[in-house]
Amino acid sequence: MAAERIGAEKALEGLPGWARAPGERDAIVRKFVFEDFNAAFGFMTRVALKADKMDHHPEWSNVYNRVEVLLTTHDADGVTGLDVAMAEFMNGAAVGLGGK
Ligand SMILES: C[C@H](O)[C@H](O)[C@H]1CNC2=NC(N)=NC(=O)C2=N1
Repeated sequence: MAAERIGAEKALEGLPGWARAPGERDAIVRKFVFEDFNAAFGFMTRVALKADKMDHHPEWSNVYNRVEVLLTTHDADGVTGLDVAMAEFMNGAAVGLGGK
């Protein structure tokens, strides 16, 4: 059964660094900045392993030391608890790698 949609506003209540995605899509976004590419890709590697375990995958892009992320639950057509869990994991992983 798909996770229940809670919406971006509710999701953002306890998520430092995250914002509503611009436009009509019910999604949340954050830009992470690291010291260098090594740290950024280390972050992406940790998140990728977590995403595979959760079967919940980010939309993201990387340029050198920056990682831009958009989270939404495609099956629910909006933001769910899975996105909150992933955002919290990303925040923790970023801190561990000196990201901001
Ligand atoms: C079949 C598979 O479980 C689904 O397609 C999963 C995969 N990863 C996913 N990731 C995200 N972000 N949203 C989903 O709805 C989703 N669904």
